Amino acid sequence: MSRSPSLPDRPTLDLDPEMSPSERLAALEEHYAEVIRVNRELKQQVSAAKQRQEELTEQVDQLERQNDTLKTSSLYIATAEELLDDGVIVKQHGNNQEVLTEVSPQLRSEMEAGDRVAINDSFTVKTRLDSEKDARAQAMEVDASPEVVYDDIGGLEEQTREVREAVEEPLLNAEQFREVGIDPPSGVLLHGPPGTGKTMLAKAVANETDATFIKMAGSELVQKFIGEGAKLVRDLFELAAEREPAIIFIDEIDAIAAKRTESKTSGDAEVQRTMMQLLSEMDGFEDRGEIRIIAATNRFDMLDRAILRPGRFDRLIEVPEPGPEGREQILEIHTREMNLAESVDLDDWAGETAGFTGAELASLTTEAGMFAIRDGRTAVRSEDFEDAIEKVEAEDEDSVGTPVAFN
Ligand SMILES: Nc1ncnc2c1ncn2[C@@H]1O[C@H](COP(=O)(O)OP(=O)(O)OP(=O)(O)O)[C@@H](O)[C@H]1O
Repeated sequence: MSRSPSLPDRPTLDLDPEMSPSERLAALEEHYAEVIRVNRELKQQVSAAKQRQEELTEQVDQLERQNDTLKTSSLYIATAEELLDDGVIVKQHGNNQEVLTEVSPQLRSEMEAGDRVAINDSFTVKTRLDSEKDARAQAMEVDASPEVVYDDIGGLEEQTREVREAVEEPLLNAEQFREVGIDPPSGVLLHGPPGTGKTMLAKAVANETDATFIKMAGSELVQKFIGEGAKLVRDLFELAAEREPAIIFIDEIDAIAAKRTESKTSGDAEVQRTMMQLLSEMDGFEDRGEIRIIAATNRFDMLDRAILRPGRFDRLIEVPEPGPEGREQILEIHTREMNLAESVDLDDWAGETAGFTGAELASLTTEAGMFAIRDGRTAVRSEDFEDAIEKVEAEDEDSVGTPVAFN
């Protein structure tokens, strides 16, 4: 910073009483001239200071403008497609423009191909979006190899057969479908009460076909990712294409595909856009290769019929509450690893649990085990099942429609 110039000394006038009048006059004239000079000098200093002040004000304004632009300038979302020695190839979302761009060495060392990144107007990668910021990662559950197998599902033989035929066969024997000359169903809709095994069925198919399981919940699209629904649906199909073979599982599809008259939200333009995007993805689906779609709903009656048209979800499979035999099978499955006392007759308990869903039966077996543990035993007895039934029924009354599930 430059130092401010020092002020000139104040002129002083010393008049000697001994001075003659002409000497006094000369002294006064000299003093007057000095005052004028100092005054001029001060004026110059004031005007230099003013000029300096104007320059500084201009600089401050400029910095403020730059700061505002930096703060408000938007970044665009892109995917880093390839990391090269001299930069990164990114593909901007929306317009799909691909560019080779710069990235700082620090950022580059943290990046992998496939990452979502934020780029500025000049395509420079500014930041890598971690999964917390990434709605796509939050909205989708991706499981490269789900562990559920058909043997884990009780009482749904007919439904399992149908799902295998509609989803598994076209994935495993695509050639056969081509030779016969028919299009496999593009989407399968599972409908039935909550907790009856719809998600399990979808996971088991993915397991059996070595497909990636990608789940998205319709309700989350409209409640949690407001404004992003249509884009996330597009992302969902894009991700499936990247990961094929893949099973797309859309749970609670009624949240995005409800009849206008019956849903409070379906009139909402955003929900409509999300559904239109889903329909258009499904319509343009045939050439997409090894991707199958399974959707699930507890509210079949609410669905907009548009999604049930041929070529969309044209295979409807009802997944009902289990009957007595189904309940027994489910109880057997969930007690496979349990230490049951001789006295426990699962056939009896299947009879006692009319109206229980698979999820409630799973919960029942866990609760029975908990009662044994509380009692300091390692074997689960009949009375533990009795106590557990009471507990699960009480919970069911407390939270109608949301049974407790232990996965
Ligand atoms: N048929 C079944 N056989 C064995 N276990 C079952 C069955 N149905 C449900 N379960 C148990 O209940 C849990 C929840 O089931 P699942 O998520 O498949 O139900 P869902 O029909 O998809 O329910 P929702 O509509 O609430 O999503 C499973 O993880 C499993 O433990």
